[in-house]
Amino acid sequence: MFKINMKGPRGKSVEDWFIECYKKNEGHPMKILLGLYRGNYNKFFLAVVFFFIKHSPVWVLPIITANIINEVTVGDANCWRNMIIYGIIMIVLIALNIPMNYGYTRYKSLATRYCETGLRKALVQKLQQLSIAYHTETQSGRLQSKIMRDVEAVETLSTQMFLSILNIALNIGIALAVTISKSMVVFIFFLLTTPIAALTMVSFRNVMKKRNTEFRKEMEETSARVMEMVELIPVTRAHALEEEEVNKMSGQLLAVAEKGYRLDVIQSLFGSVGWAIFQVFQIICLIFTGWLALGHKIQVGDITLYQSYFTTIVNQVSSLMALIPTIAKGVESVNSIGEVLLADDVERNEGKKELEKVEGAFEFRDVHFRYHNSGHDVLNGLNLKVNKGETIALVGESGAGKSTILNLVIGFNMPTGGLLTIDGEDITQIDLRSYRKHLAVVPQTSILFSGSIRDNITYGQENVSDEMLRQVIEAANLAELVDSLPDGVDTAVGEHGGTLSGGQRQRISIARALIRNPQVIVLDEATSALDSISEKLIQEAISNLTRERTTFIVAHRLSTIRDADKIAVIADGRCVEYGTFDELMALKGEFYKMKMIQS
Ligand SMILES: Nc1ncnc2c1ncn2[C@@H]1O[C@H](COP(=O)(O)OP(=O)(O)OP(=O)(O)O)[C@@H](O)[C@H]1O
Repeated sequence: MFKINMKGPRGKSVEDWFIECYKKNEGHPMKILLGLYRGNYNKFFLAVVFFFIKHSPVWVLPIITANIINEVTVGDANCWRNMIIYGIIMIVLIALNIPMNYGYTRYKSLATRYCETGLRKALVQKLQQLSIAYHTETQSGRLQSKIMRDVEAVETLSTQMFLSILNIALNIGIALAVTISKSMVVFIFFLLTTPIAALTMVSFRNVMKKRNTEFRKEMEETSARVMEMVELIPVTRAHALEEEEVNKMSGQLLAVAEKGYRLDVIQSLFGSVGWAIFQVFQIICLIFTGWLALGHKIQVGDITLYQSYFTTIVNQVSSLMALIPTIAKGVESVNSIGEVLLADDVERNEGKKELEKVEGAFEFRDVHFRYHNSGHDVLNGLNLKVNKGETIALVGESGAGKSTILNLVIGFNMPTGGLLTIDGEDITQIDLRSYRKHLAVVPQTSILFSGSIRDNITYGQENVSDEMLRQVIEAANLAELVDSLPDGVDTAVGEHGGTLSGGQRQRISIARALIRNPQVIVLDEATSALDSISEKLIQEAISNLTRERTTFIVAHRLSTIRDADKIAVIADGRCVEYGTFDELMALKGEFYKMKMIQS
């Protein structure tokens, strides 16, 4: 039965414990690995015990076979009785294999799944804490690979470290111990020939590994190309380039086939050569032990015993060597996960002032901001005052710094100079989570997830009544759409809201903001042109949303901000003009010029 305890040691949550373990053992992957399993060593111990019993027929059978042959050849009087006892012993051991295998798998899996889940939980928690700047700079594909592939590699490493190596050591140890107890000469023979046999086999495996890697890389390239091809299908179709795409893919598929063929040939060649070499060593062992038996230095039956143990030892030594790349990969993955768990770019809210209520008055006083990877300030002494409940539209050329201002208002970035206050409080001194409870963001590109319209609108809000939801749907001009759908508000929107139009997605984003009943709204207007009906529906939804709430809106179409209380023209990271629509038009300055160009 699956019952996994996901608590870390010392009463900590597993996520916190894992992050602490990484910090404490930074730079020592093996110590980190040991730390992650703290509290679970007993499971590995039990797994090893079960494994030992499960595997016992492998080393008991050669002893029994040798004994039977010895007794038969010598003509022992108790031969029959002993054979029955040996048979019973073997049957018991074989029968034990099934429960022992269950026990082994159970304890091994409970331990490794604990570590695997704990690492993924720790990564997920950390990703939620890391700053937006971190996420902007880090490719999401890399993070996904850390959560899925690297954690899997750590799981494999754990199994290899804690179980395979123990098992190998145990097998070799038993084979050598039995050999030493029976014949010192054969033991010395093993010591001299095993490394040569194992190394010869490993060197063949290495050549094969190279071909394998070439094939794998070609497969990865193919899968990347297939992904790209599928994503490009609408563009390809629109430009009638289907044939070219098919030809391009055919070339790639042929390259895979060629690499695959070369791998097959090499694999079979080296497989047979490796096998032949191994057999030669076995024959050497057989002749050597046969010669010893002829000289009565060992018994006849012992020949089969040594033969089996020699095979076991050579196989185990070469498995041990084959583990090296897996271990190296696992260690690399422990480090790769550490890059995220040890990252320090997190938002710190602890001990800062919590805001119970937000009125929505903002002031930028000589605010400067510079991205850490940039050589110059993007905001250069911005001064701006926004009163409670006002709508302020930010306009300006592309790259002027409008989105940067919105990110400061959300608290994604902090000023690098000057002061930004919310209701008179310095933004750097407040608990941003408490502030953001009163904030809603409508981004330029609506971000929907695969779920129903209801799920997307009520995201993160509990106990939303149907009545409340209906009001919001109406205010966001979604009622007609929702009523026309077979499942109404419970209709699934597909991945990223793929079954909806751009305008419909935007209105769902607006409804999501409305349902939070926020005091502050940050709205980055979509740049894509919409037809006039869609535009009107959105404008109405926006004015329902922004009524009596402090709103920062980045407007790309100047016609849409006629009703804004104030307009700030941003240029070179400063506010260069400020006033109402009519005031700025009368001024005949930057805003007037922009308006003239757009009209
Ligand atoms: N993460 C970043 N790292 C470094 N520089 C950045 C980053 N984000 C934006 N910038 C730079 O900051 C400047 C202002 O960008 P911002 O996105 O605020 O402009 P914007 O006025 O919103 O432009 P647009 O209207 O095109 O969206 C630009 O020069 C941009 O290249």
